[in-house]
Amino acid sequence: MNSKVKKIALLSGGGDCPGLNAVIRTITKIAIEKYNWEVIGFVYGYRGLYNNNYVELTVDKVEDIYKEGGTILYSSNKDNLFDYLVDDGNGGKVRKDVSDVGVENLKKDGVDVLVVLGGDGTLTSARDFSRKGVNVIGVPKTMDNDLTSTDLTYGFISAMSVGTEFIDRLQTTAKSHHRVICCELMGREAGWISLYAGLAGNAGVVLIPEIPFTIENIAKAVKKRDEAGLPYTVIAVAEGAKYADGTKSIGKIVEDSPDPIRYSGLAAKVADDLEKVIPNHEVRSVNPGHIIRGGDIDAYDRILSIRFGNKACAMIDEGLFGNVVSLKGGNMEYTSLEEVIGDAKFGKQKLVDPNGDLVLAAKAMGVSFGDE
Ligand SMILES: Nc1ncnc2c1ncn2[C@@H]1O[C@H](COP(=O)(O)OP(=O)(O)OP(=O)(O)O)[C@@H](O)[C@H]1O
Ligand SMILES: O=P(O)(O)OC[C@H]1O[C@](O)(CO)[C@@H](O)[C@@H]1O
Ligand SMILES: [Mg+2]
Repeated sequence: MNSKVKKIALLSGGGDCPGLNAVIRTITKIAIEKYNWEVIGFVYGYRGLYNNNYVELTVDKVEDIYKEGGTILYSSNKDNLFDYLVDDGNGGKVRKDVSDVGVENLKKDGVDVLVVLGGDGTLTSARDFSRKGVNVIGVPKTMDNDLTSTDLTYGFISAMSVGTEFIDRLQTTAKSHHRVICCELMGREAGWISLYAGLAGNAGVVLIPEIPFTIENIAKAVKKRDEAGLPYTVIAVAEGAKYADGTKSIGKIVEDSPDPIRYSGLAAKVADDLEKVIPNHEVRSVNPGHIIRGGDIDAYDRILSIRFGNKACAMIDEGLFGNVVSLKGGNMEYTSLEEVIGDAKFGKQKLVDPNGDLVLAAKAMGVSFGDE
């Protein structure tokens, strides 16, 4: 053991996903049992850091959360301490950089290292705290799998598995009624969940943000399946996919979120538009929404959570601050926050390559992406 670290603090930010609790558990257990570090957790993400609202983490508190989805530290996808809504003193609100309050709270609490569990948004703030001199370690989470520099994020496999089950279940009912059923899956600007769940569940059409589509091309794919003796089609629709003319389906604008767009409703729109051009089929849609990120942690994500948490502890011990744990080619490594996030206001995103092997394999097997 190398470090002079005595106390570490964890926080989770962004949308919850299965795996957060298992990482919190791994880090807490290893920190206490191997390194003898004290562990606290700020609650509700960066808001907890601002309000100095934290809980002590002990082995007995985390022992049973190895498979529990969500996060016992709670989470927020709104609070950016570098651009925070505070009272203006006249009954209104004003945006202010209050990050110094977070830095002061860490000093006051005697925290040597801040471990941040989050996606591109949460890690953007982590980069900025690192630039202010805070010892930060990032542990990349997101069911969207859209983070650069790591092959996988925990949460993705669990969400993708639930998405696959949805598509599987839709297959039997679509087949029985010769229907076309569009199933919307989360993922923001990235198509990973829809691509993987769609292909794992044998969807005939997969619509992802990286490959714009037309209704005419989808209709062509449905007709081709009809002619091949498959008069039913399940369509995996990524919430952030777009028509070739750029049309997207925005469900909600969350004004006080740094990334305010929430996609929703695309599967319903595609179903409506498609039914007009294929009157021989009833076209339906479902949107499981947050269901795919709720529930238990998949077995593989439990293992990833042990590997990510263990690597985070080793990095703390070695003083490798300003870095994010990364899984690369099967090995646990690390990448600098500056590289993972880049210099942008919003972090870089890892998107599906429209010419990548999986898309090309799917096309070779007759799956349509609505682009041809
Ligand atoms: N550009 C940014 N600069 C600083 N902080 C940010 C930025 N974008 C988001 N954040 C902060 O990061 C946290 C979560 O952001 P976001 O909603 O982007 O989730 P995420 O961490 O990317 O996870 P996921 O995408 O899986 O939900 C919030 O506290 C938010 O205020
Ligand atoms: O929890 P909210 O605010 O509805 O955010 C939903 C978004 O969060 C994610 O679940 C994770 O980033 C996205 O796939 C989805 O678009
Ligand atoms: Mg994100």
